[in-house]
Amino acid sequence: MSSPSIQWYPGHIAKAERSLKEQLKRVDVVLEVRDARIPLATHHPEVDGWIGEKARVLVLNRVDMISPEARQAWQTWFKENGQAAYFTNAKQGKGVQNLLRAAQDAGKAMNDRRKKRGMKPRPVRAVVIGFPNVGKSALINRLLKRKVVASERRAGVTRQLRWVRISNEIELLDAPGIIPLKLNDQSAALKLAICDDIGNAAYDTQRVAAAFVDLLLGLDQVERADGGYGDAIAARYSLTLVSDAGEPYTGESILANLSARHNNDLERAAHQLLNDFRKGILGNLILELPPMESSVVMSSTSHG
Ligand SMILES: Nc1nc2c(ncn2[C@@H]2O[C@H](COP(=O)(O)OP(=O)(O)OP(=O)(O)O)[C@@H](O)[C@H]2O)c(=O)[nH]1
Repeated sequence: MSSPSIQWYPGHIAKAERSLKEQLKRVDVVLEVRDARIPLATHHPEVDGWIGEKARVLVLNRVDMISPEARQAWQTWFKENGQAAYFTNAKQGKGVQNLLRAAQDAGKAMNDRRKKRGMKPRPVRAVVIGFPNVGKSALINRLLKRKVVASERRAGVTRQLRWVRISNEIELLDAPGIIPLKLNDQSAALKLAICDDIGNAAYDTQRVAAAFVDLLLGLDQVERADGGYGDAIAARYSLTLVSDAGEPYTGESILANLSARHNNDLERAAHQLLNDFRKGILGNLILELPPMESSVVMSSTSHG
């Protein structure tokens, strides 16, 4: 089976891009939210240019869906690349206070500049950006729940954009922009589809599910020492990963084997696989490893 083709819709993308750029002009700090299972695929290549010199706080959300070892490996990798990564579980509100502090600290430079010019300090303005479904709204709700104070409409700001004051130090733009999906990288698009972080897109679910299994089996080969990610699939569905003749099965054949439980309905089997992964039922499986020579072994069974 060839790699699945993932398609998304330019009209929708162009609109989201315009709105995002407009929002960025008004903020001091950008909270860039990525999916901890795919921290690289959920980084849009153009976003660095758009953010420019503005302060950025990198958030890796869904930390509950990756193992502590994976978290550590990514934290180290980002640190080595000069970036602090804040891990959050927006669903349960974990890591959110650290994030708030980081956003406030990142905006401090703005008030230092104002002070030098003899201007009064003002609250830091932040915006949350990220791919669809990475947890932006959940994060914003968590930030707001801490201290929901009055919200106001600012003069000169487009009507739909609403500033919400979280504390005396920070205001949040209550209009999270969706990072456009202008991606030429089909392997990143595949991971986005598997994680359901791709929004309004069209793809063949069966091919994506088969490619998902292949991806896991491939990760096993490079990284695993104690069992493997494929084991999570084998254990969950009581399947074997090799044929009676000792040949390793591919994602396609594993999907076909699974479909035998569903009257050979491949589509149903594909949905089950993807949904189980997306709900975390298969365990803490990441789809991307830090791009470096690494001896870190990621656990597929421990829950972080
Ligand atoms: N397990 C887990 N689920 C999360 C986390 N954050 C968000 N979710 C869930 O993921 C789903 C999507 O979260 P949203 O906050 O709506 O994501 P979003 O980025 O605002 O999505 P769009 O509005 O489509 O751009 C919801 O079902 C959330 O409950 C997290 O840290 N862990």
